[in-house]
Amino acid sequence: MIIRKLFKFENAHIVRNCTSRRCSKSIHGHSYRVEIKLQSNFLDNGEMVYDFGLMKTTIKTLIDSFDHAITLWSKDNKEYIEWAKKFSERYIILPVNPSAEQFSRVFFLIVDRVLECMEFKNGEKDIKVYSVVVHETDTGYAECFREDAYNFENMGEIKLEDIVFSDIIKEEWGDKNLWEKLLKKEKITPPKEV
Ligand SMILES: Nc1nc2c(c(=O)[nH]1)N=C([C@H](O)[C@H](O)COP(=O)(O)OP(=O)(O)OP(=O)(O)O)CN2
Repeated sequence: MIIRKLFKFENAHIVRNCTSRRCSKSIHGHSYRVEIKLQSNFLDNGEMVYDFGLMKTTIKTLIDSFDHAITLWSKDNKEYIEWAKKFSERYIILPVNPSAEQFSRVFFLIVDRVLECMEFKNGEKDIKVYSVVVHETDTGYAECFREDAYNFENMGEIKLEDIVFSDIIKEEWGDKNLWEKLLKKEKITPPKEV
């Protein structure tokens, strides 16, 4: 069975080297909608794959980090990156160009790591990320499956270690060290109730 939870954020970017001129040469923003789809063949004690409320803890915190932020590609023009960091306290640096496709891969890998680290306290079993859909506009989206997320050869390697959240973003998290803990694959204990 697949369950799906929708998250929303507002974000600015430039996607270099694409054919759409407005997209590749001007900073612009989108009201992103991100669908996280989880899959399991089992149900927990509440007869759910995974409580939507639990998806609003760590997963939501990380996706919401992109809200009212600018997303930068680490290989973009250095002057532009420094300028954006200077004038926007909320920024994220990605090792890939911030297209809808790469956003969907980034979120797949992030949620995959969160589930790897998460403790399951209510009988949840064998929960996997099925896909991540990133809607950039009302008319265009990208959907990433596991084989896309880990298709480092053809789509570019995304190491979580290479994703940078600005200090101000991290300060908003309940646990400022959340990202470092995920990188070290430390266990995350969910709240007893949400
Ligand atoms: N495959 C992709 N194509 C484009 C992406 C992308 O991430 N993946 N991104 C862009 C731009 O960011 C652009 O802002 C969105 O382009 P577009 O869909 O053309 O946006 P519109 O709002 O103009 O769409 P309408 O359907 O005309 O309203 C470009 N392409």
